Amino acid sequence: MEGVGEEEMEGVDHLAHERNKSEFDVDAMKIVWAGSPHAFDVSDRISKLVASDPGFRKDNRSTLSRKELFKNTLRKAAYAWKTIVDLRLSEEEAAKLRFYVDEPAFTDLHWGMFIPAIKGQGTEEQQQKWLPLAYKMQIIGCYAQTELGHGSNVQGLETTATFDSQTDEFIIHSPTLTSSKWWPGGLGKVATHAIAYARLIVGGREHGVHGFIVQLRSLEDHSPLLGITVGDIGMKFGNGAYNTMDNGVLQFDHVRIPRNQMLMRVSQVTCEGKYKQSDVPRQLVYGTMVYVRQTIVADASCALSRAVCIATRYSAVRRQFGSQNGGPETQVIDYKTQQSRLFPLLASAYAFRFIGEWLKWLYADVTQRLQANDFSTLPEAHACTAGLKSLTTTATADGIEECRKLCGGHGYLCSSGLPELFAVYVPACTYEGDNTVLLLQVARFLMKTVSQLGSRLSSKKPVGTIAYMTRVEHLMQCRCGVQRGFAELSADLVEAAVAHCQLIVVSKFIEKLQQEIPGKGVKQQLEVLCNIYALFLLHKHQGDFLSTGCITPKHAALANDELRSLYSQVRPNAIALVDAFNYTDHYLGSILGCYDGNVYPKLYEAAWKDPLNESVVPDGYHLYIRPLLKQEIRTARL
Ligand SMILES: CCCCCCCCCCCCCCCC(=O)SCCNC(=O)CCNC(=O)[C@H](O)C(C)(C)COP(=O)(O)OP(=O)(O)OC[C@H]1O[C@@H](n2cnc3c(N)ncnc32)[C@H](O)[C@@H]1OP(=O)(O)O
Ligand SMILES: Cc1cc2nc3c(=O)[nH]c(=O)nc-3n(C[C@H](O)[C@H](O)[C@H](O)COP(=O)(O)OP(=O)(O)OC[C@H]3O[C@@H](n4cnc5c(N)ncnc54)[C@H](O)[C@@H]3O)c2cc1C
Repeated sequence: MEGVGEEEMEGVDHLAHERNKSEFDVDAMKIVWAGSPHAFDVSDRISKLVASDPGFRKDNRSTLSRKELFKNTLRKAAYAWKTIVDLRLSEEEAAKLRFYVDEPAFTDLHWGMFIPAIKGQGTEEQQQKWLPLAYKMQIIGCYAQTELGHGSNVQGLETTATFDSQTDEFIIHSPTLTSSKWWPGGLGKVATHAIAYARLIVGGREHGVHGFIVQLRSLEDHSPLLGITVGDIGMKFGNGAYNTMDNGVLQFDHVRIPRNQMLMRVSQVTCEGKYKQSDVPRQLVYGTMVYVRQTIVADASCALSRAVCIATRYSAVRRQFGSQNGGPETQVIDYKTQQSRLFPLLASAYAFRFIGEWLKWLYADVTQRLQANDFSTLPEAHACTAGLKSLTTTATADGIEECRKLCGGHGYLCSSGLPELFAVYVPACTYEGDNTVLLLQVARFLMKTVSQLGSRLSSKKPVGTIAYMTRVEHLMQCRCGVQRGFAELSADLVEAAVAHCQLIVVSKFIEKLQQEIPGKGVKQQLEVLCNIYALFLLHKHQGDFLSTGCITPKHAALANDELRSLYSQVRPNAIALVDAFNYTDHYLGSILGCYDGNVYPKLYEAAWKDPLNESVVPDGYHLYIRPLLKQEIRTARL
């Protein structure tokens, strides 16, 4: 193209000068981010496999209609499965491949909820029957719990499962319009089976909500079975986004299933019609939700790091104002306001990565204990998964939107990747538990803990978190001290719950730094990010910290000074810190975040690909615009 300056040539790394400033071993940081050398190898290999295969292209999504978009998603899911089978990928590699395909689809719920529900709540016999079918995708499952009238309140679900001892069957029925299953992903057009949650009725007595395996569609021609009415619930937020997923509506009209299709690990119904609750907490029926909540925390670090990678690279490319004697304008990443908005999000991405690792360990530990009928850590596991899911998804959704704003006007283009990332991510604040409802669970756990342990919530925290711990105790004491009910104080208690979760994130980041972390300068960089995360929150909530008396206004001012100094330490390493996420341009799906920083030519080229530019004179000109211009106003044909 004429007049293309050196700075706009393809194949040149326009961020090389930034990468040369790095003060640490980026390859070593890539392994810290991935979790291990093995995890890095799998991630690196599979992300490049997906990026190099035209079958997984995603740059055309915003131009497809809902039906074309959905059919394309089915094609990709089938293509992904064929790739997995042909290449004999392991379960770990297959999960990574679905992750890097980066398209919400029925497979998320098949692998992410339907299979874990059978593993967690099915008997050995039920697992042996259903898991092989599910692993081979000879059946496709969904998790049908939420109804039109109830989502948060699981005990309020209305679908019924009535035992018929004459035929040794359950009759699954939707007694009201509001009992229609509503939202389950994959349900609308694809799933052949569901784990359906319903109120168990045996001999006229109700026994609460239980899970049942129900076939929805014929495995011959995919038509809904007798008594099953099923469909999609319609367009959702954003254009492409989550509309690749067939969230569905489902009504049962007296559908009969064999007794052995009630998930019976937690409780059983005998053929004589006797209900037996094994001596495990009834909340184990919620186990799948706990499992998904801990994966959602890991997913938050992925989503936030994607947005931060885009905004950081673009902030280094973008120059605005500040030219001296005709020299280059200032990189916006050098403005202190840009740093004070962007670098806490960079620190949060790393913080959420490590808390996700810890939560995965906590979940594995509680699962192991459950095998031995040790329920001692179940309440803490529930509180942690619920609270951290709430904290990380709220911060990530807000962080993605902030990254869009950090990119100015171009952040609002679909080609920036940020609007789509936000639209796909933001329901995470709602699904798997509305974030406020989950924080109320944490508040309830804290109230019980305070009443059992007195004021000390826990002394098991690293020294650096004393201020954070004192803040939680103070917030709880202020609320527990007064004689008003939980409901009356719930808004305040939710704040204490957030403070408690922030304490956990800070303390686990500090604990991570106490581990052996190889690589030149890697630990130092993580220490800077940990301090940014902790001091940013202290600055943001300084009212809480000052009211506890554990810091003075002078401390608060010093903390703010230290933050500015920390931002200056991050600045030369910012590009390297986002390179450490090791995202391909395909996965990022963003011109602003492209690895080589060659943004303007790519933006310009992308614009002309929009269908609107297929003609220089727009469709509709002759009918609507020309008459205006020629003042020949006539009744436009509708
Ligand atoms: C890199 C990775 C990529 C992977 C990619 C990730 C992305 C992944 C994409 C997914 C794509 C969308 C997936 C969405 C899928 C849905 O959205 S599925 C539907 C989700 N629905 C929900 O989460 C509903 C939320 N509601 C609930 O969980 C329950 O109604 C509530 C709020 C816990 C209340 O339950 P309840 O039975 O009324 O119990 P409640 O009276 O509050 O409490 C009774 C006792 O049980 C305890 N308890 C309650 N729940 C539990 C529990 N779960 N465990 C233990 N104890 C519990 C309470 O603490 C309480 O204890 P005490 O105080 O009595 O000691
Ligand atoms: C994209 C997406 C995918 C989903 N996928 C699935 C799926 O695969 N399977 C499935 O079963 N479900 C699924 N869901 C449903 C999801 O789990 C529910 O929407 C979620 O649990 C929230 O429940 P709700 O919709 O009833 O919200 P509500 O509880 O009705 O929330 C509405 C408002 O009421 C407030 N509120 C509710 N109860 C209280 C209380 N006790 N105290 C204070 N405030 C309260 C909430 O905080 C919120 O502000 C999905 C939802 C979405 C958006």
